[in-house]
Amino acid sequence: MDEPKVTGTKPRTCCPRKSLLILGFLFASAAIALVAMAVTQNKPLPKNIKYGIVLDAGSSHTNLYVYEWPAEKENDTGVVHQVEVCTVQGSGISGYSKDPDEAGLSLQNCIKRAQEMVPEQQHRDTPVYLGATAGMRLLSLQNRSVADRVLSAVENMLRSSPFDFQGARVISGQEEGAYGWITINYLLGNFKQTGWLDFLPHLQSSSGTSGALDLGGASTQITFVPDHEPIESQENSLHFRLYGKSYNVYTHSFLCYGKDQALRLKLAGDLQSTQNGSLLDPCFHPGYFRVMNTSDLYTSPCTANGEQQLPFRRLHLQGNGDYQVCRKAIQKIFNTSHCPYSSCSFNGIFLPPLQGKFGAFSAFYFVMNFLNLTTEKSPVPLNRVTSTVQRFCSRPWNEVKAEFPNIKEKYLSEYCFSGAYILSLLENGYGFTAEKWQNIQFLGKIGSSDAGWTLGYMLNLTNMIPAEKPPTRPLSHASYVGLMVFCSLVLVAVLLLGCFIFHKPKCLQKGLI
Ligand SMILES: Nc1ncnc2c1ncn2[C@@H]1O[C@H](COP(=O)(O)OP(=O)(O)O)[C@@H](O)[C@H]1O
Ligand SMILES: [Ca+2]
Repeated sequence: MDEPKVTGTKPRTCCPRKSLLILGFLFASAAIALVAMAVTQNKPLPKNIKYGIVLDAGSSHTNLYVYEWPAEKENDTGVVHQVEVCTVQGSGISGYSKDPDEAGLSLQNCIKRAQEMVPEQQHRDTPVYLGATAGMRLLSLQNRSVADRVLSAVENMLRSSPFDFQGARVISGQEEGAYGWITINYLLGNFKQTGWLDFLPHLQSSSGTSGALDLGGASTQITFVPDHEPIESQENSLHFRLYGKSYNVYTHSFLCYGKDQALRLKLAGDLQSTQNGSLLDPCFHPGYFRVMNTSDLYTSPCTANGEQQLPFRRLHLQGNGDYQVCRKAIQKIFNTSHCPYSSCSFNGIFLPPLQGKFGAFSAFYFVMNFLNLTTEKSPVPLNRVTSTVQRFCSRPWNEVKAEFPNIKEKYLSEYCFSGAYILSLLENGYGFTAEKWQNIQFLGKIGSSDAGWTLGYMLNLTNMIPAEKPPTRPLSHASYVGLMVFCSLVLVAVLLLGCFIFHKPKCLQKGLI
């Protein structure tokens, strides 16, 4: 018998296995190509950096700041940062009234430093600005022509530098307050309105900004956005439109209430009650002794009104480190007897209710930092700050001097007065209660940039802060490409999986493998 023939086709060789391999290979190659393309395309381009220079001609000294930012991101918020600060040796420019040309020469070293920081081919395109603050405001009040001569000396020096000179002027107290407020909010990223909060504005605090407290040697500024309160005096009211949002800002600059002039005001007041020129001063350490010419005390327009024929020419000051008495003596320089508004700070100056968080910088920070009151994460409570200052004031001068041999004697001897003055100004002057005190953060730097008015000044003069929010795409280019690659991969994977499930090659079917 014939054996039954095996009919039908030969069992299929596993050809889909080959196709699968090819498909797999193509898939892997495509995936690698996609990722490689995305990475290559998004590699950061060589940076096109721009620079700007601002000189802060303060009452006590001048600082030169160099800022840099990526050219293509000029209008973004938070992109400009400080790369250098150079402290000019000697006094502030207002201290050169006897020899104005020297004021210009004093800047030379720091200009050289800036030349090293900025690449030579960019010197011509780098703007340089000089803003003078309260020291020059006082000198202008005292002698306008001398102040003009000092300003033209620094102007000539800056014009002869290789940079693009954009002006040297005395800025107003209002500007100083406003630019300090812009600086810290720019650096803290408070003008940034990205993310979901854009669509849920009721979840943001009313202004989303921090107030600014600046303490200099000759003036002090307070600036913040009050909560829906009308700003009752025009000279304290500013309006800004930044990145598409409007801000009604309160600001005031107290000329003569920087810590150096405030000390003069206090001493000039104390002198009225001395007969022989010796003064027991509670704001200096026990054992501290200083001799001053009374005429020096009255050279400033802050104290000129009190000038009188005194029967002595020298003041012999002796410390006794009594914090409570010191606070009482300081209190006398704040006049709280009249207020033509619904509420005032002092000297009849309008102050709306304090609102939100505050960043306190410049001498507010230097003094608090010296007293070790800025190192903790959360603000140190007011009662602890008070007891720290009290304890520090009561320490004998020779003990303090021995503990801090490297700190300039002028600073060291005045930290007791300065600590007490800061507490008087914030607590009694502005009305920071123990509860509100917790909203103050003492700031030296934010990131790499010093907190102060200079950055805000430059951002404003270079038009780097747009009034309206620049139109932006929802995703950055890199995120867009990444997401596109990811979605393409998911789509391909789903397609392959679909093919695989619905057209399962026979060789993979059960029993054929
Ligand atoms: N390390 C420091 N410790 C204490 N005080 C300092 C320190 N550095 C600067 N200061 C003080 O900070 C103040 C800065 O004021 P400044 O900017 O020169 O004046 P203004 O802003 O009033 O024109 C001055 O009183 C200066 O003595
Ligand atoms: Ca200053």
